[in-house]
Amino acid sequence: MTTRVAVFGNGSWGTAFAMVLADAGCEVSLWGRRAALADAINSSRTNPDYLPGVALPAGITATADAARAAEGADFAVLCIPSQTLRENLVGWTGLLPAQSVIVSLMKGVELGTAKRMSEVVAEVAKVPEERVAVLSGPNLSKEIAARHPAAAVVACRDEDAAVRFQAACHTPYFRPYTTTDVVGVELGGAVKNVIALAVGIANGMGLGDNTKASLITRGLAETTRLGLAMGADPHTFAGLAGMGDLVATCSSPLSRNNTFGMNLGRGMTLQEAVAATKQTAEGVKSCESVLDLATRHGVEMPITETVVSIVHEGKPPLVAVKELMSRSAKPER
Ligand SMILES: NC(=O)c1ccc[n+]([C@@H]2O[C@H](COP(=O)([O-])OP(=O)(O)OC[C@H]3O[C@@H](n4cnc5c(N)ncnc54)[C@H](O)[C@@H]3O)[C@@H](O)[C@H]2O)c1
Ligand SMILES: O=P(O)(O)OC[C@H](O)CO
Repeated sequence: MTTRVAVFGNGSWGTAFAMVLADAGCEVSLWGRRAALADAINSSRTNPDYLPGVALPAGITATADAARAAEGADFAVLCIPSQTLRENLVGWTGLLPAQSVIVSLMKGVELGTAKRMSEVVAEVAKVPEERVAVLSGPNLSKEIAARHPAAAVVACRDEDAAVRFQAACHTPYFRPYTTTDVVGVELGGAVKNVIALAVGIANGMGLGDNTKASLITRGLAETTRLGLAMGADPHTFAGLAGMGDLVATCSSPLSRNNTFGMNLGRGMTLQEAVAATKQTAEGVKSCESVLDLATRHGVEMPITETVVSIVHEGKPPLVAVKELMSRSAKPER
């Protein structure tokens, strides 16, 4: 029987991932809030706003009707900005079939509650954690839409559910692995956006590859520290959702977080950088909720703290870098 998937969010990643699912043989319903864009997708067989020029496979049908998208879905894939999940999900939960697995593609932490996306899903949709999965990894949407080979991780407390979703999105160019470490996979995805902002800022300031490598390495150290405090498996951070995504995002000009940081490092104000960004740069908001999470768990995250001070407190990058470098000397851990 054909697997039916509802993808909620027709932005760049929702659309590129819908292509993966359709290429893997699924019947995909792609929801977006604007009827005009859904119509344009169906008539032009492209997504002119988010993936212009990319031909969409026949297995994708766009709609602005959430009930229609959810009908008979084996999987509901969520791909909207993290801070808008709660308000949207309230309207969708009654529409989803009782046994469908809900999969988050989002890489953020909720402001105010410091909850991971899968926690928000379980709470709002009132489903057990075994029915909530997460997919993450080095997956820049434009490269996936070009069908360049890439890998990812599907995390779910219920290993069978992870394996079923793995099969639903496995193609010759997209290789998903499975794990039960939901916490580690979600933290890897959310914190790498914050570190990508830091690397972007450094690049924008004209700093070099040593700085970039130091930020990536120490960024991974602080992500792992938080993960350990939250019960994650430390091996996850050496994997696709940890090191893999960190390297891709911190190296690529396609990354919105990296580019946002670069604009700040070149001297733009927060307002100017926001105005220059067309799509979602999750780290801009999630740096604060990640720091909140770290504080709640008594974990030190100096790079994240520095990013918050530059992005939200207006600290000049040069001053922030000096402060970061003048912290007391310590062993490498
Ligand atoms: N783009 C990527 O390469 C990529 C890869 C992996 C994960 N992600 C993650 O996927 C998530 C979505 O990112 P994206 O790249 O698709 O973003 P995007 O900016 O390209 O698209 C966002 C989508 O959400 C919709 N949206 C915005 N505000 C909304 C609201 N209030 N209610 C409902 N819909 C709303 C937009 O209309 C659009 O369809 C983020 O958490 C991001 O970190 C992105
Ligand atoms: O464009 P970014 O910075 O949101 O990064 C996109 C993906 O998360 C890379 O895996």
